[in-house]
Amino acid sequence: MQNYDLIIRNGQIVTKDSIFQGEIAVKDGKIVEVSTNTISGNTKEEIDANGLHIMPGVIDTHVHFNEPGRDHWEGLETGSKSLAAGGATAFFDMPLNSTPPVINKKTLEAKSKLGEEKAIVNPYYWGGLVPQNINDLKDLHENGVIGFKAFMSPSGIEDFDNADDETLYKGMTEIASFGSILAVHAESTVICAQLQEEKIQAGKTSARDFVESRPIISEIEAVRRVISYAEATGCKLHVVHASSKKVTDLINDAKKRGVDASVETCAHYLSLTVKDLEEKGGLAKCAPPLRDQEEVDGLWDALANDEIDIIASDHSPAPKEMKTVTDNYFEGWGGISGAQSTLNVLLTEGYHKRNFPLEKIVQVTATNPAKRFGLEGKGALETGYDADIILVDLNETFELQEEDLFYRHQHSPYVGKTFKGNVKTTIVNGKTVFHHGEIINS
Ligand SMILES: NC(=O)N[C@H]1NC(=O)NC1=O
Ligand SMILES: [Zn+2]
Ligand SMILES: [Zn+2]
Repeated sequence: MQNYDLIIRNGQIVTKDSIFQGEIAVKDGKIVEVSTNTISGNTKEEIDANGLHIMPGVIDTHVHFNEPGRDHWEGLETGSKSLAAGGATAFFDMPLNSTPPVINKKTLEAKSKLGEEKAIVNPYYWGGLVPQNINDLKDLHENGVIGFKAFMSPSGIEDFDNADDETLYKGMTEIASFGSILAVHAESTVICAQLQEEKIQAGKTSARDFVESRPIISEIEAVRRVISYAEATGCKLHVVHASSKKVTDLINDAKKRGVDASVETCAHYLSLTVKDLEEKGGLAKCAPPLRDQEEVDGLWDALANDEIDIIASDHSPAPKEMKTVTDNYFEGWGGISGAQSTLNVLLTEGYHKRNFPLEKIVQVTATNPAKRFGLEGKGALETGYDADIILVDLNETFELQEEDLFYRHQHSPYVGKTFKGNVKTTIVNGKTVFHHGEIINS
C-alpha cells in the first residue's frame, strides 16, 4: 500500500495540450502519480476538486517586490502572498526597485536571504545589467540568477542606470559566453525623452499626451536594435512587456531567422486601454503605456497564433500617493499593481470572452516560463514534478475589491472589475498556502 501526503481527486486536470478528469497524488513535495483512475493508498490529506480545474501554478517571470530597501512600496512577504492568492507558485524578482539593486553577488545574497525567510512561493532572482557591472555578470550567473535584466531607457530608479549601446553589446557578449539570457525593457531613450520634453514644454500633460510621448515606434526601434545585438553576439534575448503585436511580430521574425529570442506581454496590455488610464489616473500608469483597443485585440491575435511566449504581471507597485495623478500624467510612479490578478484576467478576457483555450493559458503562464528559464521539475503536472498546483473555479464571478488584495498597498487598476474565474486553492511544493480567500500559515 502506497503512502501519500495528499491526493487531489475528481478534478479536471489541465496540461499544456489536454484536459482530462483525473487525480494527482503528492508525496514529499512532489507529484508522484497522475491518473485518470482512482488512486488508492493511504494519504494524510485528501482534496475533493469536484467542479474545479487543476492547473500548474503560474510562474510569474516579472515582478518588482522591492526588498531590501524599498519594502515600504511592497515586500517579499506581501508580494508573494498576493501571488499565492492569484494562483502563482513561483516568481522571478527583478533586480530593481530593491535598493541596493541586484548587480553583484553581495546584493544577490542579501536579497535571496530575505526571499528564503519571507517568500511563501518559490523565489527566483534576475540580476541586473548596468553600465557599471559587466565584470560581475559571471559571478551573478554562477550564484544562480535566472538571467539578466537591462533597461534601454531610464528605469525611474536612480541606482539602476539604463544600458547604453556599448553596455548592451559588451554585456550581451559576456552573457552569451556563459549561455545565460538577457531580458530587456525596450523603449527608446531618445524618442521618449524628446517627446516628453516637447509635451511638457507645451503644457500637454493629459493621459493621451503621456501615451503619445511613448509611442509604439519607440518600442519597435529599441527591439530592432537589441535584436541586432542578439544576432551579433549570440546572446539569448527575452523582450519584456511588449504592448503591441507590432512588437511581438519583430521577435517572431527574428526567431524565424534563428535568433534565440522570446517575448512577454502582461495582463494589463491584454485588458486595459488608454480609456482606463484616463478614468483611473495614475493607478493605470505604466511604461510602455496602455494602448488602444486595437492593440489589445492584436495581442490576443498574437497569443492565438502562439506568437507570445510568456504572460507576466510586471507587478511594480508604489504607495497610493505616488499613483495619484491630478492633471499631469508625467508625474507619479509608472508601474501597475497586478500580481494577484494575472490568471483572473486571462480567464475572464481570454477563456470566457475570446475562447482562448485553458491549455494555452497553461503554456504561457507555466510551461513556457519553466522551459525558457530552465526550471527543472516546474511548470507541469507530471510525475516527478514539484507539486506546484492550483485549483480553479472557472465560473466563480466576483468584483475585485481593494480589501481582497494582499499587496502592501491595496490598489490596482483592476479594482472594481468583474472577473469570471477564480483561484480557490494554491499548493506550493505540496503544501497548501492559500485556500478560499485566506493565506494558510505554516
Ligand atoms: N522601475 C520599474 O519598476 N519600472 C516598471 N514600471 C513600469 O510601468 N514599467 C517598468 O518597467
Ligand atoms: Zn520595464
Ligand atoms: Zn518591470
